[in-house]
Amino acid sequence: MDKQIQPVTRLTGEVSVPGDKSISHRAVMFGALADGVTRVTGFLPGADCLSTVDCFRKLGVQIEQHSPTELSVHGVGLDGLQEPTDVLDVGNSGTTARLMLGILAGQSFHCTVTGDASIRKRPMGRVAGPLREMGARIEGRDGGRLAPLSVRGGGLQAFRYDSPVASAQVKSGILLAGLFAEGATGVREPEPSRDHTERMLQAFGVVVEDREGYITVQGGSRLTATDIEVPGDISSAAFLLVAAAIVPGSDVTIRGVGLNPTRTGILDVLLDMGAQIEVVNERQAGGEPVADLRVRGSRLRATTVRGAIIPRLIDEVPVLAVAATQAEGVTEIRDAAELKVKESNRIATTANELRKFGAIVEELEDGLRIHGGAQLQGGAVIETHHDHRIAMSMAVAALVANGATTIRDWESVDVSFPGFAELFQNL
Ligand SMILES: O=C(O)C1=C[C@@H](OP(=O)(O)O)[C@@H](O)[C@H](O)C1
Ligand SMILES: C=C(OP(=O)(O)O)C(=O)O
Repeated sequence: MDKQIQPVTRLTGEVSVPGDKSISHRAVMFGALADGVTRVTGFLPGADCLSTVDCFRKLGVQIEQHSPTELSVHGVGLDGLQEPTDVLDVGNSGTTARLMLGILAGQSFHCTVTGDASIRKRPMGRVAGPLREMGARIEGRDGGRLAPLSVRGGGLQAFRYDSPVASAQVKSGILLAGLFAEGATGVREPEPSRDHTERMLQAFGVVVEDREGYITVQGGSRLTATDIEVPGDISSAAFLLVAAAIVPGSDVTIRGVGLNPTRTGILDVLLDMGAQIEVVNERQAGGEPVADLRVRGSRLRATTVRGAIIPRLIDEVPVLAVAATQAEGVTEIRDAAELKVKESNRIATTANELRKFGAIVEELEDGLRIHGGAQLQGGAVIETHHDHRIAMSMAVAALVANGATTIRDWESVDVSFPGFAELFQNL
């Protein structure tokens, strides 16, 4: 479906963003493995999280959906999952694929995991490799690196893994397998990635320790059901933060945004660029810090983003690049080669699609160089490559173009942000 986006004069009002995608996935998965019933509120009813619900139902878990955002997950305990009678289809969701592979590695039954065309190109060897070293049998295309993957797990040995990438999906997949292994399993990463797994496992009563820099869980640790209140997704709020910052005269308040420090790189960078953002009403929800964010239209200046901050804003790079087109000076984003293995190659797609607006963007081996201060041109026809974050980032760019923009395959926004267009309309 094509979507036409018109430029706006300003954005004003108060909104909430949908629930955090990373936390919603984990609430379903950990709830499934727990003893007892886990009640989830603020769940993200995006396509990715619904794929997780679907896969765990196929694994024999009863999941009641009381409303789009409220679930009851009837946990089956650590040894209660059942062999699925059909393929487990993760759709577009890398998080579902990699975390679930960790759980499946601990099951002595057979199953097959697949997904859409994008998932079937994304690297699964980064989690399948270490899981094999723990004892799981995992086979698939390209020497077992690409889905569809066939898994027969069980009989796992504990493991200490030095991950070459800062990836919460790899870390989580291995720690989840570690729950089924004999002994203590630990993961060390080059830079800290998002820590929702560690926080939520602890909320479910599992001891998670840092042992000599390895985040470690003990095999056989049981999960006890708990209620999870999912905060608003800062990765979704990022589109509003950038939109309100670059549209002059805007004044937008976003309520209930999760501010886990492993996720707030986008705030740090926007503040550094001169954005006017106030953090108010700070509180805790579901073991995660939450606050309201008030953002006003501001003059932005260029910046350099590299190093340890990258995992803290990895999904926000495309929309950060949009902000950089409106900033004074040249912005450089480096150390972000991971972007090449997301739903699309986000270095290439961000550069190519922003150029259609007339922006000057250089594609680098590990990032982007964006020349700011450009008046974006209307009339662009954007290819999203079925990547939700590219669709929404280009929609934000379209707000400051000097004419209408067409965005192809708009439906991909439902992967992480159902209601995106309506929410912007209200502002
Ligand atoms: O663990 C998670 O929930 C996620 C981790 C990140 O991926 P990587 O682990 O591949 O960096 C992120 O890009 C993704 O949107 C969600
Ligand atoms: C990379 C993303 O998700 P996933 O890896 O779960 O597909 C994303 O949402 O930007």
